[in-house]
Amino acid sequence: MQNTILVGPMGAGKSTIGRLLAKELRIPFKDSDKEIEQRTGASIPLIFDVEGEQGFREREHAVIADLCRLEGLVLATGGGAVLRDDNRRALRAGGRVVYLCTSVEQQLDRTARDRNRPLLRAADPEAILRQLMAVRDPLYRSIADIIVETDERPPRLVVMEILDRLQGLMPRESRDQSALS
Ligand SMILES: Nc1ncnc2c1ncn2[C@@H]1O[C@H](COP(=O)(O)OP(=O)(O)OP(=O)(O)O)[C@@H](O)[C@H]1O
Ligand SMILES: O=C(O)C1=C[C@@H](O)[C@@H](O)[C@H](O)C1
Ligand SMILES: [Mg+2]
Repeated sequence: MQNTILVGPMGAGKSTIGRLLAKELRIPFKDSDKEIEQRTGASIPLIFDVEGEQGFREREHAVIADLCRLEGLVLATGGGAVLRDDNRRALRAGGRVVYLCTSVEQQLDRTARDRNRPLLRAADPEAILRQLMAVRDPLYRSIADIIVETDERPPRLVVMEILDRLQGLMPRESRDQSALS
């Protein structure tokens, strides 16, 4: 069975929706951020403090490569996992990719209470989220099989839409063919 891989920015709900989706499909759930923390034995903020973003991205790359080789799971990725092109290739080859599309306003709301996102420790998290979105939105789109809107929609509804849309999805080769003809 193919993996279902969730991509999108911080606060899109990848971890929340991934867990619910896996439960619904009765398959295992993996979260690349959690896997990095488990392998390292340290929290993400501590990894950023000690090794910088570069060190974190190396660890993230190793985890993404390994998880994408598994089968039959729902995989939630970190918001910046799409930055490296080798990661994008691994994610695309690793399963069907769902982009959880979310406005910066909702991201701000959903991340406000949390202290575990080092990139948002800056004075102006809104400006940071906008900058990240400008760079990353095209990258999320470039690997997505489906794009699902999450603004003002409860997680359960998002899960139902993902299930519906994945069910109706043609295999990639057929989609590529029909785009050409
Ligand atoms: N559709 C939604 N509607 C309302 N709240 C949501 C929705 N999806 C997620 N949330 C809430 O937003 C917060 C962030 O969600 P979550 O941690 O799943 O995001 P994420 O995409 O995994 O972020 P990150 O990239 O930082 O890991 C959580 O408190 C979650 O309960
Ligand atoms: O958007 C990002 O670059 C990040 C998102 C989180 O999921 C974590 O992977 C980490 O905080 C970095
Ligand atoms: Mg997450």
